[in-house]
Amino acid sequence: KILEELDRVVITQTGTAGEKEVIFSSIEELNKMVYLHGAISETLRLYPSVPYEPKQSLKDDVLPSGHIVGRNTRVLVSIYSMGRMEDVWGKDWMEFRPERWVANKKINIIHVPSYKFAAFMAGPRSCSGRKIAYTQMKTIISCVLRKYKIDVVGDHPVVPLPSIMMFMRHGLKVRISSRTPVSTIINVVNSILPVDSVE
Ligand code: HEM
Repeated sequence: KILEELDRVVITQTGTAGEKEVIFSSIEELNKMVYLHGAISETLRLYPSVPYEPKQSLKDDVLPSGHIVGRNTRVLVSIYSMGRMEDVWGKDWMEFRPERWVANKKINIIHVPSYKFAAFMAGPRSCSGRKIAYTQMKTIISCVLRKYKIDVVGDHPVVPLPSIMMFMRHGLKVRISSRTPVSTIINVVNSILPVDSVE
């Protein structure tokens, strides 16, 4: 679906070996990548890069829930758990569904308040690099996915490693293959090099 969206929205250049290369000419093109935006947000909902975050009260306070927080008390906000609560995301919270972020016939991104989607935290000290982060992620994912197919190795255990940053306990084993058919590459190389020098 990301590749379909790329083909619809972004100029793609075909290289000498028949490989497709993405060329972004403006930020508006990136903004039109709403399904990709949904896929990134959905990933960050289930696997937030910052899984929990401590906050400390300067003075006595009462949370909206009625809980009393004394002065200098540390409250640990579990961003990871918030992304997985049925009360917050509904019965299908376990499903990876980029569509939950997209509205109006695949045109608009649904605005989700940061107090619900807390991967970048909320309030005046929330992440000031949020927009840059989306721009970088969208650009890199588009360029990589357009050129390469990435398959997670079947039996590889993908387990989060609890830490202030979200890591994978065993890394992520993947198989990477070119989207350009090998025969096309060989034909191009053949036309450049003498045939007997090509394996
Ligand atoms: C997926 C990528 C990113 C995630 C999930 C993320 C998440 C966060 C979180 C959770 C905080 C803590 C906010 C708080 O304590 O309330 C934060 C702070 C911050 N982030 Fe990011 N961030 C990302 C990328 C970036 C990038 C690319 C930049 C810079 C270009 C950036 C710059 C900052 C800065 C400057 C702060 C401190 C803001 C402040 O204390 O006022 N972040 N980020």
